[in-house]
Amino acid sequence: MASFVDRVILHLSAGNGGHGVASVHREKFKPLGGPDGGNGGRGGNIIFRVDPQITTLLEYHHGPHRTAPNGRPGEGGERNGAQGADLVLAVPDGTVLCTRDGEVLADMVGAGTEYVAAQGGRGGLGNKALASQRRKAPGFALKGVPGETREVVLELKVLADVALIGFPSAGKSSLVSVLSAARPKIADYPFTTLVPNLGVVTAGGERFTVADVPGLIPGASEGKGLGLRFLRHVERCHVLVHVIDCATLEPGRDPLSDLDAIEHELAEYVPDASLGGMPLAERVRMVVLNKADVPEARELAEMVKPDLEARGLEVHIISAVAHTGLKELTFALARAVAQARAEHIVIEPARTIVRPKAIDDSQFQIRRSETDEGVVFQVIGERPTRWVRQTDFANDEAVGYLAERLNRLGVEEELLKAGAVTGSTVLIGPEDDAVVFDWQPTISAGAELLGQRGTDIRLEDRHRPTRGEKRESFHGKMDAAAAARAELDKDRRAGVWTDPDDA
Ligand SMILES: Nc1nc2c(ncn2[C@@H]2O[C@H](COP(=O)(O)OP(=O)(O)OP(=O)(O)O)[C@@H](O)[C@H]2O)c(=O)[nH]1
Ligand SMILES: [Mg+2]
Repeated sequence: MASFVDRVILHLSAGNGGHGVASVHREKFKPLGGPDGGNGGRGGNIIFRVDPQITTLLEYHHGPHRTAPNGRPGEGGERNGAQGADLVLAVPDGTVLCTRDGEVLADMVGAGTEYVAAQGGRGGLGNKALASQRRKAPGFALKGVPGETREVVLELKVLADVALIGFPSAGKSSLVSVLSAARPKIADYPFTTLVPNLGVVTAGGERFTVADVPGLIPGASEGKGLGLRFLRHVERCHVLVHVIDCATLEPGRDPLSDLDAIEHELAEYVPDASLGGMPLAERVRMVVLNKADVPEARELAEMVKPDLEARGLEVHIISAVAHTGLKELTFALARAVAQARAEHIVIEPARTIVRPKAIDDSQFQIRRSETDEGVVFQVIGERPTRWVRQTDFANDEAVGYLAERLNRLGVEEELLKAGAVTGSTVLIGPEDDAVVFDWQPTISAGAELLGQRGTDIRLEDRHRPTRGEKRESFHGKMDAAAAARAELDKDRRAGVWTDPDDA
């Protein structure tokens, strides 16, 4: 089967932040110029926006990789790098954005609705911005953070007032083409329609849209034929119209059993609850008996009409080809739409969907796990992860700055509490993209209490600490850590320690 453009997986890469720069002001006869390195610019975000002019996801089908521009690096002379421009991706009204696991990220309804799907990386601070009372001339700058990369699934659910449903080749596309100005592909083979065609109809003072949904077959609700993809489209239509082929020569098919078969599929289909979907079985119904230009078909249609009406269904006998019965049908549809609209709130205002932050991003967690290579401590948190990415590990001063930041957040203290010792393996960041450290506590006041720095590991076996000694050593570490923290807190209160990158 050919390509489907109603569901596309997009690979997004937001722009990387530009690197900050370390530079020293130079001027003749002024040797101590001071730091003047500018900040890097933020990388471009990737934003989805509803554009009513767009009706298909075709463009994304042909170009599933989208990248936003990077921020520019900072320069000397306090020049900040330019930000990467945001990349705005236009999507049709009614597009649902989900993860690969089917979790709905955003339901894009209403022109102008926006969703920031991938955030550009922060630009790194230059040494000018990093200068403080304590560190007057930093010889390093922060690196730009890589932009977010993400996979997003786009699903287009048609937002139409009326959905035409029925077996393949029942004449659904033909009907849309005669009711509206839409010119869908019509052919005498099943599954001609792969993507819904939308037509706008004006009748009885009512203007409404009619969607021609691809053909349904028994088992569709379990994914048979082109199955669920098609039922998905029906989800957002208020009035369902059964288009029944009265001229089919296929054995075992007749208008009543066709209707029952389709109804069965509708009943089996579970609408997406997260979208506030109402069961399909509760929608307004109408029946169109088509192909009445064929004499046998008209005869059959006249015969089954009373049966259908006895079920409480409104029935119209038409011919899409000979254009008979269309006027009555159009006005009946207008009435049904008006009624459905009165019952539902259909107009949803444009809005911006703000992605909720995963966890309290000012905090961090420490996870201790036993692996084949020994005990591993993992530091999980937005800030520690970012800080590590911002660090130029080739620059000792930059590494020292990272240690200070981590220390200030209390990472060292928590690592000690969790049982980490000098040389422990510490991971910072998410599992798939973590930086590994051989931990060296930097708390200077506690260094001698930690005891292990500079000792020969071979000597250690000679004396195994008793439980009491261990406890004492632990308390010692805790005291040292607390003392170091108090020191840092004092600094912070004095304004020495405000992290210049804390936005
Ligand atoms: N005689 C007759 N043929 C019709 C009528 N309406 C549609 N057809 C024919 O039926 C065939 C299928 O029509 P389509 O409109 O493509 O059917 P469909 O329901 O959209 O089919 P799928 O897209 O495959 O689900 C075409 O050959 C049409 O010319 C009608 O009123 N009378
Ligand atoms: Mg069709």
